[in-house]
Amino acid sequence: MTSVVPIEAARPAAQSALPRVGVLLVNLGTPDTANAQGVRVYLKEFLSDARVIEDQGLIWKLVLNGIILNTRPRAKARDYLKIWNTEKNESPLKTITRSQGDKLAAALSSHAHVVVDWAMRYGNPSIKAGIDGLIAKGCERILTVPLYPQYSASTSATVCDEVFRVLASLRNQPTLRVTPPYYEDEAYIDALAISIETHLSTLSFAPELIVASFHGMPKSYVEKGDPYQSHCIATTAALRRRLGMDETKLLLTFQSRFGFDEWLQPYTDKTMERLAKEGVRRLAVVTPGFSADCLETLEEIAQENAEIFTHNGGEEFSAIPCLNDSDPGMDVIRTLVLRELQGWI
Ligand SMILES: C=CC1=C(C)c2cc3[nH]c(cc4nc(cc5[nH]c(cc1n2)c(C)c5CCC(=O)O)C(CCC(=O)O)=C4C)c(C)c3C=C
Ligand SMILES: [Fe+2]
Ligand SMILES: [Fe+2]
Repeated sequence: MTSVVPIEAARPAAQSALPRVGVLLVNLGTPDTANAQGVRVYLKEFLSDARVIEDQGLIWKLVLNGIILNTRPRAKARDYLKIWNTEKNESPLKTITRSQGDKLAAALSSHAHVVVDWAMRYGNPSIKAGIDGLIAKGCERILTVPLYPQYSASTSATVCDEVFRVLASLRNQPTLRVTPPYYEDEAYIDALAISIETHLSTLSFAPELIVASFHGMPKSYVEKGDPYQSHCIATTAALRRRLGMDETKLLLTFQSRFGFDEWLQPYTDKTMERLAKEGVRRLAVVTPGFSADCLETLEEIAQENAEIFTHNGGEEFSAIPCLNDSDPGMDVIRTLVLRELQGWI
């Protein structure tokens, strides 16, 4: 007679009560090295994604391979070098995302069957390595956490695409959950407000106004139905309410324009120039759409846009750090993850 081993008995003792759960934090990605070759590899993967550049036709392929990948990597490598974490020899985005993973793991340590890891959508550590690692540790369930407060197809959806691609090759798939966008979640708005107030209290000047600068995207993507712009507007409106500021004191702008198409407006760089020319002398910029400081905040905002502002007559400029692995920042990630793990822990 064949003996049937109960499923519970097949699992290691410590897991017997609940199936093991993996939590995978995912951010955008970044080059492995701050040189032209590293940036080229990264940009090729990134800009070949049809969620990022939707028209991947022959003209784009010629432009990408013939022009962009021959010119941009050298220029961007210089920018990456300005912000590079030389101690760890990696970009700040990687250092901060790892720390967010470590701190989340510590916060969830009372749940012995939960394993936390982190990954990058482009570059390393890859989503495939993250999922393979969690499965190897016995995770039967995986919660994917795209670290984007505002949803966009070019960020959140492409994380899911990649997760599904990895799962597509598996016979025995883990059960999957994905955290939703959290653009007006109370924990997130509270954390932003606390981090802004804390930072302002350290400054030797009082900003006349604050600019909330979000990563931009082509206007056509929004016209085709991407909710990203409306999520940025909702975040800014909630933050205004929380801070008691109106739209003249907390402005909304979009940065990081790429290519020749029209992107979401108002543009951050043009706004810096306009405000300085109109007589604003003291300014702070917050970047609520980035959950970790990266090239777009540390170089583009804190250096390039600071320079645009002062060059046009501004006097004091301060870039407010992203939520990163700060206590308020970790409160947001922990709240989000615990909410979505309900029933699994
Ligand atoms: C059409 C191109 C791009 C879209 C759409 C886009 C959306 C988007 N991006 C982020 C977050 C980040 N982007 C970062 C860098 C970056 N973004 C683009 C292009 C688009 N982004 C490029 C080409 C680059 C690389 C740098 C450059 O060559 O200019 C980063 C920083 C990564 C790092 O290494 O530090 C982040 C983060 C969001 C939230 C977003 C949503 C609309
Ligand atoms: Fe981007
Ligand atoms: Fe940029």
